[in-house]
Amino acid sequence: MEAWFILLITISISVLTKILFNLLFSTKISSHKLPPGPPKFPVIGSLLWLTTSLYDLHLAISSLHSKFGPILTLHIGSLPAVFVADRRLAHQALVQNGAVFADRPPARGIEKINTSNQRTISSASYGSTWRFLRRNLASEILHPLRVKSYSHSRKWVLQLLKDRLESEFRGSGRICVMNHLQHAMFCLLAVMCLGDKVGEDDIEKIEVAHRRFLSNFVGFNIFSFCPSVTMVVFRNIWKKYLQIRQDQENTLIPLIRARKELKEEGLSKIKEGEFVLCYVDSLIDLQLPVEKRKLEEGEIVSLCSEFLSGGAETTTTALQWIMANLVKYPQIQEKLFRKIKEVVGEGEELIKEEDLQKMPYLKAVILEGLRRHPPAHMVVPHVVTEDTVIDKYLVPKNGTINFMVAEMGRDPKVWEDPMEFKPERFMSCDGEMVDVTGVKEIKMMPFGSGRRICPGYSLAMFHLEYFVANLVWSYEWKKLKGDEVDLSEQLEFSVGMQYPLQACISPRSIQMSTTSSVPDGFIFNKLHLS
Ligand code: HEM
Repeated sequence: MEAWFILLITISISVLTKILFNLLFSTKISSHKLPPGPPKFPVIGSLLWLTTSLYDLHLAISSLHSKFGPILTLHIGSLPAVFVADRRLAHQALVQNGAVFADRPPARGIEKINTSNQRTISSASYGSTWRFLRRNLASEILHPLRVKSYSHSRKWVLQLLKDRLESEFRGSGRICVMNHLQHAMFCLLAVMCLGDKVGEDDIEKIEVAHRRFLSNFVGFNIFSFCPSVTMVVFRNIWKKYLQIRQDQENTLIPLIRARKELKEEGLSKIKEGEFVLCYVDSLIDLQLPVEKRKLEEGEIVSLCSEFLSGGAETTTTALQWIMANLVKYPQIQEKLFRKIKEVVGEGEELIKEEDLQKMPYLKAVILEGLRRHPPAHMVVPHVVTEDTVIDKYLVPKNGTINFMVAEMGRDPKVWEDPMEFKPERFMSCDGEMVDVTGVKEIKMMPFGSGRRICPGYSLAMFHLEYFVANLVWSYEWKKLKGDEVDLSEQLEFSVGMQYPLQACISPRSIQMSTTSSVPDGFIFNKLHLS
């Protein structure tokens, strides 16, 4: 037979197969319905959802899941929003069908300004700009060798934290733990972002502007709906937002320029080996691949703001939850201290960073904290790039889909006594199999999973291990007399403690120098070191 004839037959068969497949496939998809959900009331429904606080929205969706099952639809805005509470469906979508589920919704209202028109990693559409910005963060800043180069900053921040804890405790006999954790973590991320030449005064200014934005974050949600109308109706809130953004720019831009100058002129003045690259340095010379231009200052501000909130806020929230559980359950704290002591030499004031990986119980405590109290109860909304079917339901092209992180970590079918704080569950053979990235299977997903998984997850785990280990190594943590640690939740930027942790500390070795000003009724004991 002639070669051209065989070729023609082969092409015809493959074209026909493709047409038949498409026909079958599209019939299959169009015959599927949206996941079930409450009735649709277009405008009023959307407004009701958008004016509900985000935490109440989480609670409402959780209770709707018990009525409609693990996948449901809400009509918020013009397109349906699907919510998934089942870990297997999450794996099917995010890992097995990763590319289809990796897009983000178009930015609206304040999101447009906040993200410089979707030029931040978390907001960018799935495509070359996203890939480029994400790769820059991962390879320039989150790479293990770079993370190691910030070791002296971590030491500085740990000392700052200990000084502040001790000073408050001496003054009032109690510590509002969260304020200090927040400041310490913010300082550390600010140094990683803006360089180690940035002073504490500048950090405080950035922190004030940043915290004003975060504390109004939930209220600004209203501008996601019909921004052109809501911006006029709620113009005072809109003006407040613009002022906050302006303050952020006013504090960050001079520091970005200073870094630019240092790079252009001052590098030669710095002794070799003393220069530590920061996130801003990596952004200054970056050329956007599609637009073929450098980033504007406003875009760098947005990326810094994402880095500071993504990196500091969530980690601090997780840190507070873990410390709260260690105060509430002294036997777990005691066991953790004993396990640390098996690795760290007696009399060592600080735990060596390389020793952290020799402490499996520490890791179990951190994982249990993230399972039981994930700082994000849902991920950032994803958008589906084509009509897709999961669990026999249609997820339509351009519809948003979200995943119920907290419900998966507390699913009684997967976790025994899910509301208990039991780090031991991660020490069993089974527990060691838990992979926080969910590549093989999802059991918990505090950092999301698939292509949009949090790029900072190993940095976050490392920071949590570093601070928890050192705080427990330095002090015995106790609840206030007559007080109970209340684990109720509250949503701001992340889901934190409604009643922030208050505690007493007692040094485990001679680290608090003066004992004369110790509050009455509290014994400074040198614990466990004999
Ligand atoms: C305990 C700490 C942290 C938690 C619980 C956390 C959690 C998350 C979650 C749930 C997402 C959304 C994933 C999705 O949409 O599917 C996310 C995204 C992200 N996180 Fe984190 N995160 C933490 C720390 C960090 C740190 C330390 C950084 C950077 C320094 C960071 C940077 C980001 C960025 C840039 C994204 C957007 C990723 C993308 O859209 O491609 N996060 N994080």
